[in-house]
Amino acid sequence: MGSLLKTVQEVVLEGGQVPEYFLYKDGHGGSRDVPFIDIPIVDVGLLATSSQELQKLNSALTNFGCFQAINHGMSVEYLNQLREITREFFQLPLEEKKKYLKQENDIEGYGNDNVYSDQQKGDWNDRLFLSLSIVHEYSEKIKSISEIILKAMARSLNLEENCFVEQYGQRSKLNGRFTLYPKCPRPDLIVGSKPHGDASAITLLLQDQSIDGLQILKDNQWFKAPSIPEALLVNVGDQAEISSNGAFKSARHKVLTNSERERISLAVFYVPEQDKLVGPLEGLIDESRPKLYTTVKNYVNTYLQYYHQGKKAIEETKIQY
Ligand SMILES: O=C(O)CCC(=O)C(=O)O
Ligand SMILES: [Fe+2]
Repeated sequence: MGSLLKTVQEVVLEGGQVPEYFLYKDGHGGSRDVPFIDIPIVDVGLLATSSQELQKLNSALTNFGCFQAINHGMSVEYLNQLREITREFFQLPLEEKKKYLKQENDIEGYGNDNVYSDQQKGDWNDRLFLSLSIVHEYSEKIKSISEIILKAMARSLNLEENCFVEQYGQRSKLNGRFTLYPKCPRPDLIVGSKPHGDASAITLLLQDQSIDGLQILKDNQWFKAPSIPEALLVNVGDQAEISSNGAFKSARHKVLTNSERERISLAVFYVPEQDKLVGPLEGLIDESRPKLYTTVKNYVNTYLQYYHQGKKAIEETKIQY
């Protein structure tokens, strides 16, 4: 396995032709000309007490695989600071950023994707992928919000509230991914992020407050995901789809590029503890609904290889009857 793609910021600085590996065939960059979708808004502060809010959560995760989380205890000013930190990192001189350059086959650090095959297309973004210990306060808050959400998810399925958190383990991890999508010369041919579902259990995404780009697949159609400045977009990842025995759907999503403006995002992935077995929860398996997924371990590792081939790792875990 292979080398590392040049950062998009370097490609832009050097000017000239965009390297071939970013370019898809005509129209593949995706269409901006799709409608917005009203992703349900869930009040996190009400999840512990309101059965109506719990029902809203359940319905969002069942039908959309995602929801916009509001009233999570973080002010919009605070979220804007995080957006600013993200932007500032990418504005550092290249030499400075290269001190944090990710090593081949590593996932932490500054840089573009690993190359797994010479057919692989590059995504038009640079990422800083690191443990959130650096943004300590944010990680603490996200951890408690994630737990509130995971407990509510369990209760919304009439399960004991700790089912998900216990399956994922005490030492489950939060990984932060700071992404810059630089202005792109050919949005019609170049993709910001390939279509994918996340490998996490759940993901809490802070979107750029002023520019859209994220699209969500629903009923086989792409829709723009609105960016609400004070909201976190929470989506089901593959592992919560597996634990919920398919009750909740891992949201397929992608990011388009833009020729006018750059865009940033900060995704936090809630990832089960290493070596923990993740499989459909007992309470969700019965005669009418058999076990639909195999039990997985360290799912993120296998996932990455599928992702870069444009394949869905979750399909491999499905049990055929
Ligand atoms: O930039 C975004 O809005 C989405 C990023 C994303 O899907 C990811 O990092 O997995
Ligand atoms: Fe994602």
